[in-house]
Amino acid sequence: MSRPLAIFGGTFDPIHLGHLSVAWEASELLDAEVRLMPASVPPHRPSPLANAQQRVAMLKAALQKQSRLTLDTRELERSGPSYTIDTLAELRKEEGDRPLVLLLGADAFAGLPSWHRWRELFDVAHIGVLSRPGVDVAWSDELLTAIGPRLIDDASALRVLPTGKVMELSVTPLEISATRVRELLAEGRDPRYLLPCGLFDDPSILAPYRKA
Ligand SMILES: Nc1ncnc2c1ncn2[C@@H]1O[C@H](COP(=O)(O)OP(=O)(O)OP(=O)(O)O)[C@@H](O)[C@H]1O
Ligand SMILES: O=C(O)c1ccc[n+]([C@@H]2O[C@H](COP(=O)([O-])O)[C@@H](O)[C@H]2O)c1
Repeated sequence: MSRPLAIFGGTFDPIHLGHLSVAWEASELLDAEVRLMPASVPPHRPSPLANAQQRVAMLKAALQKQSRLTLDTRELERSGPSYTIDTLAELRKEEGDRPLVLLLGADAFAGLPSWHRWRELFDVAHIGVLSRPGVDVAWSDELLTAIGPRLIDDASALRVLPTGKVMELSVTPLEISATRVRELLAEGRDPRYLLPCGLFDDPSILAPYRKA
């Protein structure tokens, strides 16, 4: 039995306290190493306002002074869209039989049937679904049928098996989104307590979101 590796991918445009809090709690609930993985070209949304280098700078600033959450920039080093199946297949080769857990907010999970080769995700990883308030999270029949036999409510299975299970992780709900943070910054406001304090150490770090 080995400690699971959990991957929390996102655009992180910018990283906010909602991301950090749910990733931290997932790490505790699963006793897992959690890697935050910024997407290079997100497959299903417009390009981020901050470029890859700026988003990495924000992630590094956010992840200071702790070691439970780490940064994995592999998707930024690949060209083309950041398909999760490709990333997880690569990690599976590196990690052997170690349990892998793909962490997704409930909204991202609801969109899973539109993902590239989505049914193959269950062959390479478990999925941990993180509660997220304030988003429309109806799960389609197609998704429910696919996950029905995979749903578990005890995290110990995620440590014994390498792949294939789905578990809802009950994390503290925080209604924070990067969209809201971008709106506030564009209005010239200061969303100081929605963002990790490390983002305020360097005044230029939030420049991509402020109006000139
Ligand atoms: N407050 C939150 N609670 C739980 N999960 C979250 C929260 N914010 C983001 N997530 C999850 O984090 C992952 C990456 O999300 P992303 O970087 O797109 O942030 P976002 O806040 O949803 O951004 P945007 O508002 O730009 O869409 C997704 O799985 C998303 O569901
Ligand atoms: O692989 C796909 O087809 C796919 C489609 C949509 C999103 N994703 C991944 O899901 C994660 C969250 O995406 P987002 O857009 O909510 O930031 C991020 O790692 C994306 O690369 C992946």
